[in-house]
Amino acid sequence: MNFQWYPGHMTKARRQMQEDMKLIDLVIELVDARIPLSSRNPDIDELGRQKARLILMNKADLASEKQTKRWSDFFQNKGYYVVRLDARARAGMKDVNDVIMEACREKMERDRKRGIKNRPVRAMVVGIPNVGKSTFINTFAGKACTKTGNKPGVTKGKQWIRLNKNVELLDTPGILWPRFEDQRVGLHLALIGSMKDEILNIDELSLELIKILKENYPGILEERYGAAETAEPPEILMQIAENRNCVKKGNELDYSKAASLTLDEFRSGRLGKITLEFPKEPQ
Ligand SMILES: Nc1nc2c(ncn2[C@@H]2O[C@H](COP(=O)(O)OP(=O)(O)OP(=O)(O)O)[C@@H](O)[C@H]2O)c(=O)[nH]1
Repeated sequence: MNFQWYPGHMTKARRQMQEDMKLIDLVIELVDARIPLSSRNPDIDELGRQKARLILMNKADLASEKQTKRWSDFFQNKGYYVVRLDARARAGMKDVNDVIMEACREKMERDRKRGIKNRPVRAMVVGIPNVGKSTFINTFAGKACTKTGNKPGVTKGKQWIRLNKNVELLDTPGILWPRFEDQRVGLHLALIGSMKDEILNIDELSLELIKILKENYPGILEERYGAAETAEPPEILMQIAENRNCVKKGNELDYSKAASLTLDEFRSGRLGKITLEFPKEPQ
């Protein structure tokens, strides 16, 4: 039997977003620049049709610059406005503002022709849990008007935040759920740390990471861990355990420790700027 597990709170959140969509002109969708496809839910295309669309490639500080550029082109070719971003820094916010104004110009022009003056453009932030929605709203609005945290689901309350005389932002972001049913999506979300590690097999996860690194980022495992990249992932993990002195009592190699270390270093960016997904066009 093939059925979809879709708990009540997700259905409720989706319905809420459907309602909120009626109030807005522009959808600001955050994706994780390291996994631009897995961190999206295609439902948003249905929910946000006929709205101006902006994709913020967030956590770009952790992603490969080359791949972020390729993804930006990919999304732009599909008709989205795109800005790369580190939501914690104020630096990229001017670009966001400029693009919001550009995305809304058409609507303001339409209003003007109809004799409606100075009606602010209304926008809403959407994205999957932990993608940086609250951080973005806080930084962009310039004050702590929504709670942020690194646990999914901390965002509560609802009101409009006036960003400037032209733009208002709904303070409550819309939450979409990723497509768990796709295994690759689950894997990539787990790799970036968007799932509880307790329910994951860390050793397996690190082997998947090593495989992606070996195939797409030649030199990185050798440089950081002194591992021979011609080896298979389990052998590489063993070399990491050896070279990083991951041992248990009795001097036995501790693979789980090496696995956690590798994942931590990837997630924190210490391993470098790494994107896990690539657009289909040639590199
Ligand atoms: N490196 C990096 N970390 C970020 C960035 N934006 C947000 N974060 C971190 O990501 C974590 C999640 O950010 P939140 O703003 O709470 O994410 P959210 O989408 O509101 O999460 P929910 O409330 O679960 O829906 C926090 O630890 C942030 O500090 C970014 O651009 N770069």
